[in-house]
Amino acid sequence: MGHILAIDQGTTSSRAIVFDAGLKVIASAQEEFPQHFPQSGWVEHDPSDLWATVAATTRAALEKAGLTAADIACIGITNQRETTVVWDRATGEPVYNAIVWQDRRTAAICARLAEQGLAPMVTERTGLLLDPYFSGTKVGWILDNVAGARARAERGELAFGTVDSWLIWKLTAGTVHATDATNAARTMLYNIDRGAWDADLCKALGVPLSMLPQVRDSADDFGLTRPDLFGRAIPIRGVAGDQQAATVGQACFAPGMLKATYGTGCFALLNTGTTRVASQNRLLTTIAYQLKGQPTYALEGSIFIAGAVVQWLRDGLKVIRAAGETQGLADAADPAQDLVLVPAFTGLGAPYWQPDCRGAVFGLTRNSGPAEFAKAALESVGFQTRDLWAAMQADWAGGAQAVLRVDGGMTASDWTMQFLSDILGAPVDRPKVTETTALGAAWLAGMQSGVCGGPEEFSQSWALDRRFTPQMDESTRDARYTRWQRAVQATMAF
Ligand SMILES: Nc1ncnc2c1ncn2[C@@H]1O[C@H](COP(=O)(O)OP(=O)(O)O)[C@@H](O)[C@H]1O
Ligand SMILES: O=P(O)(O)OC[C@H](O)CO
Repeated sequence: MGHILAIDQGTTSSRAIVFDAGLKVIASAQEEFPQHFPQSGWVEHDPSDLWATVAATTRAALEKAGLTAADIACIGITNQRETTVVWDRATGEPVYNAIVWQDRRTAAICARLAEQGLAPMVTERTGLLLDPYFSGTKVGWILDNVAGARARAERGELAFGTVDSWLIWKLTAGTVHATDATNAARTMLYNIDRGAWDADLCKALGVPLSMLPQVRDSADDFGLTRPDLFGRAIPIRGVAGDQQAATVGQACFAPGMLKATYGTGCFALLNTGTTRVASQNRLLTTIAYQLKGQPTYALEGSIFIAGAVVQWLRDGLKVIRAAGETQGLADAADPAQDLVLVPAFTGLGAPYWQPDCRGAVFGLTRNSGPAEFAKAALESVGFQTRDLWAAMQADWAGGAQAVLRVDGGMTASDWTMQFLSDILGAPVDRPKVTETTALGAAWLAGMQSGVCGGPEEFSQSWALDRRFTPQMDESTRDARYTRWQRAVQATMAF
C-alpha cells in the first residue's frame, strides 16, 4: 500500500508510472500505438488501442516495480486533451475511431458556425476560440457521419468522452461516466464560469446533453477499477488533462506562475488564480485544476511545432540521426548568418491561429547548411515561446512571474534552454523530475487518498536541476526578436 500509479495516455504513446508515497518514480512502462491519417488533415486513434496500451503498460509497470495491485493506493489519470470518443452505453463499443485534437476535418463546420455569429459566445462561455482543435464539433461530426448515430444519441444510447472518460469507463467496467473540469474545459461545450455543460452551446453544436459525462474535481472519486483487471479493485482518485497535470506537477499553484512543456508541440500555462482572465491577445482561458469545487484558471498558449521541428531535421531533411546532434550543429553554425525558420508546418497556433499558412525559411545564402538549419530550428522554439510570453505579459495585469518552469523531452537540449532564456530575457528553470505530467496526476490522486500532503507540501518538494539565465545583451535580443516578427508576418502574408 502507499504507492501511486499514474496513467499518462498521450498522443503517440501510453505510459504508466509507479510512484512511491514520496512521489519518487519506482518504475515505468511505455507503448506506442498506430496513428491513422484517413485523409489529409484527418488524425484518428483506435479507442481500443488506447485502452489496450493503457492496460498493458499498467501491468508492465507494476511488474517492473515488483508490486501488485495490493500495493497501489490509488490511480491518477492524465491524457491527451480534446480527442473525442463516442461509444454505445450498452455494449461499450465505440461507434467511430477517436478523432484526435490535431484533426482539422471540422474546419468548414467552424467557419459556418462563425458566419452564424457563434464565436463570441464560444469565447465568453468556454474561454476557447471557435476552432476544430476542440471536441465539440468533432462530436457533431461523428453523429452526422456515422449511420444512425444521431438517432441513437438522441435516444440516450451513446456516450461522449475525452480520453480520460473513455479510460474511466473501461477501467470501471462501464459503471462510471465522468470527467474532470480541466478536460471538460477543452470540449467547447462547458461553461467555465458556471462549472456546467452549456445547453445553448450543446444545441448550437448538435450535441445531446444526455451524452455528456458528469464533471468532477481534478482530485475526486472516479470509482474503482474492475477487480479482475489488475488482481484487485484500485480507486481512481485524480484526473487532469496532460498540460494541466504538468502545471500541477510543476507546482504552479500561485497566480503568476508559469510552465511550458516542450514535447512534439509546446503548451504554456500561466496560473491566473481563481479569477478568470479574458485574453486580448488570442490566448485561451482554461481551467488549470479544480480542487474542492473551486476552479483555478489559466491562460494558455499552444504551439503546434516544438520538438517536431527536430523530428523534421531528422526524418524530413535527414541532416541528423538523433535529436541530441542538434546541439553540436547549432554550436558549429556560422555566426555571420542569421537564418530564421518559421515552422508553420501545420499552420500557426497561438497567438496567430492561422491554420492555412505553411512554413518558411528566411536569410538563406550559398553557405547555409545543416548547422545553420539546426540552429534556426532550435531558435524557432525560443522565438515562438517569446510570442506567448509577450501575449501573457500583456494579458495579465497581475504581472507574470519573471521565471519560466520548463519540462518535456526537448528540455534535454541545454542549447535550446539557453537560447530560450536569452530571447525571453528571463531565467528558465528545469526541474530534477521531468516526468512532470505523470507527477501531477499522481499527486492529485495521492492527495485525494491521503497518501500525499497538500499543495504547500508538494510545492516544497519541487527541486531545481538547472537554472538558465540570459547571456544575450538587450539590443541583440530586441533585434533578433524583431527579425522573427518580420519573418512571421511575411510567412502569413505569403
Ligand atoms: N536532446 C534533444 N534536443 C532537441 N530536441 C529533443 C532532444 N531530445 C528530445 N527532443 C525532442 O523532444 C520531443 C519528445 O518529447 P516528449 O516530451 O517525449 O514528446 P511527446 O510527449 O509530445 O511525444 C521530440 O519531438 C524530440 O525531437
Ligand atoms: O499528448 P501530448 O503530450 O502531445 O499533448 C497533447 C495536448 O494535450 C493537446 O492539447
